[in-house]
Amino acid sequence: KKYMPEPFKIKSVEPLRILPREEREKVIKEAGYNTFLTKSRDTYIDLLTDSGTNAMSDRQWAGLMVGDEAYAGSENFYHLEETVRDIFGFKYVVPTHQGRGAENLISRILIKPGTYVPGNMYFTTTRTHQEMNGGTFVDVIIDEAHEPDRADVDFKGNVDLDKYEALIKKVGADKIPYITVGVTVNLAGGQPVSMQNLKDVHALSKKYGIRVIFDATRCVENAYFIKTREKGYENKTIKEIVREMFSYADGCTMSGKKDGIVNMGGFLAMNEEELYDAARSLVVVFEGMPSYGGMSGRDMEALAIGFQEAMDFNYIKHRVQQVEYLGEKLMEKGIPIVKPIGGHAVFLDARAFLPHIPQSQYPAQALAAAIFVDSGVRTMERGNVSAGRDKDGNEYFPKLELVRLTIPRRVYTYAHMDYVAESVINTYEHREDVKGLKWTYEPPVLRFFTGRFEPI
Ligand SMILES: CC1=C(O)/C(=C\N=C(/Cc2ccccc2)C(=O)O)C(COP(=O)(O)O)=CN1
Repeated sequence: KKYMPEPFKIKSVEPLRILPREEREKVIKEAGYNTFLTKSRDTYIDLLTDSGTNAMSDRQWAGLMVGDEAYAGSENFYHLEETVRDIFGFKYVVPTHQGRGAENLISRILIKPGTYVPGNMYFTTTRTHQEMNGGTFVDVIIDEAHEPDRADVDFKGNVDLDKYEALIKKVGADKIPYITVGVTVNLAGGQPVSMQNLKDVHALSKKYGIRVIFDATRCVENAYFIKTREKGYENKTIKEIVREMFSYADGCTMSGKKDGIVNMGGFLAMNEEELYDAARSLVVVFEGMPSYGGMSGRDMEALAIGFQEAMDFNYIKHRVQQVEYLGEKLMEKGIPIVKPIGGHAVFLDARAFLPHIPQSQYPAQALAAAIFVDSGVRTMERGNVSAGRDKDGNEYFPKLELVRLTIPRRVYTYAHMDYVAESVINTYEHREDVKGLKWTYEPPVLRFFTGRFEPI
């Protein structure tokens, strides 16, 4: 199988070092077996996240030089605004410092206590903002999304229209301020939503007068999967597909730190004027003027350029195929991963990888720590620890107990992927040596960021 060679050449490098194994063992112990608490300097290949860790292009770096740092009406804001209008088609844009900034605004504006927000699987920060404003998140993703090994399902991110309509009938459309549709669905394994499903969700939502808000964080990857997997889109450009996708939404929250290919930035975009007015006044409280929203002028410029570059088919083909390359190397060795392989990461099925560790002893957390010790490759737990506890303090014990190998955009080469694969395979061959974990410190909120563990 041919994999797209890197459509870029390297102009500057950040030298990396590989600690000796005994050093790595010390590092993970001091970090309480939590990769979030390890240091970048102790990490060889950093697959913790693709958020904000992407490599900007020379044009983006040049864009920093034309940062218009005016407090009001920055030139770069107008460049970002016209770029969002051109690519996504929304009338209004409110910049925010990152995705959470946009989630905070829209949750505070639209979610009232006692309302329900359906969505295709939860995301940690999105659900937290919904719950903090008195809303209840309701998962309406198709059942298959919760099964790790479903290579036969091309669009695992799809909304189950029956689940969605059943919720509407149960609680009433007036109790649903909007449905949030993640394109792609991060915690299902970077799984896309089909154009047909976006169309159907929009139609059903309009039938009941419910807004559709996309979580647009990895929307370019979603467009790539529509182009390569959905009938009728093979000859459309990425830009045409993105534009059509967003024609089925009333607005979106965007973390620019992923498909926007920048290190910091985001926005809230919408078509409704009154939503825009509410966002413009609230943004002043949390992010700053509506024309900079927690971003410097130079960052808005880099974000505008980043989205323009993301529309290039060779860029996104390489990006997704590099993830596929790593996933297929692991599949060849029978290592259990989420299938189909997602757009931004390979997700290890830690439950199948470590069947001797019960979910109450956090197998995904233990596996991420074991891989770090084996190779200095840093990954992220996306399982029982990340799912946290419900209002009654019970753990969710999600069906998906995963370790995410998240590939930053334009940062690593295929040779790095070979090294990562070798480490995962080696850890798999010695998997019975991996021990379960117990808390030594469990934080009350978003416990995965700062929680600490020790082996049982
Ligand atoms: C689908 C989706 C995301 O993936 C996302 C951020 N992802 C992140 C960053 C992250 C956030 C929270 C816990 C662990 C890691 C990722 O590592 O995957 C945000 C928030 O955006 P933000 O980070 O810019 O505030 C909104 N939606």
